[in-house]
Amino acid sequence: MSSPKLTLVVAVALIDADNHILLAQRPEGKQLAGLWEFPGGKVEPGERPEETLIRELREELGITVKEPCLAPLTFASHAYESFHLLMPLYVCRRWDGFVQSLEGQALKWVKPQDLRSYPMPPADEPLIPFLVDLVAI
Ligand SMILES: Nc1nc2c([nH]c(=O)n2[C@H]2C[C@H](O)[C@@H](COP(=O)(O)OP(=O)(O)OP(=O)(O)O)O2)c(=O)[nH]1
Repeated sequence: MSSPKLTLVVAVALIDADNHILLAQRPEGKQLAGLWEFPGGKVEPGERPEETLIRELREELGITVKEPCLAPLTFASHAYESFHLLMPLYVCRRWDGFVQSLEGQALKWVKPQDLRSYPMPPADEPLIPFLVDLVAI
């Protein structure tokens, strides 16, 4: 039996001074369109996961993040039909620049306890309690 391809995606919960977390809406025409996700993307060959995140945050949101400001929180491991997603989730509270949507995605700053009101990819749902706990501490 062949197992589905393992895909490494990195994502980050950006947390602002009010403890709100940034969600981005997946664009129409893509897999999981319309769902709200954490910024990030696929780790390209030759990249370290942290490099991927720093690149994606610059491309998607126009912000500059330094590697020590990325703290690992937890990970998602989820079997989609055509691939298996392994997705480390980092937390970041410090960046340079202003968050803006450079790739046309809708963005929302959301209180952790409100995350469940935003439909997310199935891989993301188990991550929510980690963020609620983190911000409650
Ligand atoms: N960035 C991000 N991706 C997520 C999350 N949850 C989740 O299941 N994914 C999935 C959706 C995609 O299949 C994959 C992310 O890769 P991507 O952002 O490069 O995906 P894409 O569909 O836009 O890319 P592409 O294949 O068109 O290049 O991981 C999440 O919270 N953030």
